[in-house]
Amino acid sequence: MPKENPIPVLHAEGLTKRYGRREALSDVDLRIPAGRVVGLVGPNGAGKSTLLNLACGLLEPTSGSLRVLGSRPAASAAHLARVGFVAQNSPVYPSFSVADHLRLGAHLNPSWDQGMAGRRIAQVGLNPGQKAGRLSGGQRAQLALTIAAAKRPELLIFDEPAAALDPLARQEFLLNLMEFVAELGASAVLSSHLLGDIEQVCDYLIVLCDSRVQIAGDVPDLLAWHHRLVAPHGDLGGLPAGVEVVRVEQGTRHGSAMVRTDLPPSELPFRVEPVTLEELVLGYMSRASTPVARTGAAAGRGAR
Ligand SMILES: Nc1ncnc2c1ncn2[C@@H]1O[C@H](COP(=O)(O)OP(=O)(O)OP(=O)(O)O)[C@@H](O)[C@H]1O
Repeated sequence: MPKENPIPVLHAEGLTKRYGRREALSDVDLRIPAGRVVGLVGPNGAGKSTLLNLACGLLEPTSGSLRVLGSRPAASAAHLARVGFVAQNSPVYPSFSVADHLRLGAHLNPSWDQGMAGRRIAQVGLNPGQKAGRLSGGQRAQLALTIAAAKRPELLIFDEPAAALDPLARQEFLLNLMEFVAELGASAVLSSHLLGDIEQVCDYLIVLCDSRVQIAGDVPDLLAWHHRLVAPHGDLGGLPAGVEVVRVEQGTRHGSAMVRTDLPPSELPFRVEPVTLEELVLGYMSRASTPVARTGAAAGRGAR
């Protein structure tokens, strides 16, 4: 098994970003290991774009620190070449043709892979002579992904990459993204509201709500640590120490609680069911909007 790169792709400590009096990121600590496809999810206004723009050096932190691939974001031209970024709505130069974009990419990036760029443009059926301003939203997204990947970056960052795509184009885009990550041996971070997409391609998850990280970690670990406890008559009292309640739902005949714990399911009371990634995300999002009482030794522990 290849040894994991010890330098995290993204390392934030006490990262805070304010726009005037509005705090968009509050004291964020994150350490994302290399080689992951990271899903960044959270409600509108949570701070996702702010985090991604900080990672690309388009914004400066108000306080705290952020390192990307071991350096300050956009520390140098060489560092910029190691990061591919596709901003929300895949901006392009409208009066430049597809081929112009590739020429510009080749001119600006020392490790540009023209073979890959050309292959991919042909594969997704883009006409090299077409002006980028006349491409559809989905075609623009494909062009932007091609440019980001042909830089052969170590880290690809996407802000809601698939939002403008129809279901088929989105499926293709996600498959291409996975291929690129595998082919380049790269890491990727993508923000999205589409939990199905996140579930399909991401192996690391960050839930950001209200400017704070609610939970972050490798998806298999997160799924192993979270369970749904279902109690008849909704009586969910008497949980053992070390069980943190994330979300409670009361039905007429049953009550259920999504909990986080290191304890094995056999040591938990009530009926124990697994949770899906989507349920996990929704659990943390709803907790952030309506905090519930927590139980046991894990209460108050930063879920990172
Ligand atoms: N340039 C800016 N000036 C002032 N406030 C801003 C600016 N950019 C973002 N904000 C505020 O910071 C907060 C976080 O915004 P951000 O765009 O990072 O959220 P987001 O999670 O990406 O949202 P969405 O899912 O809607 O794209 C929001 O309250 C937003 O209004």
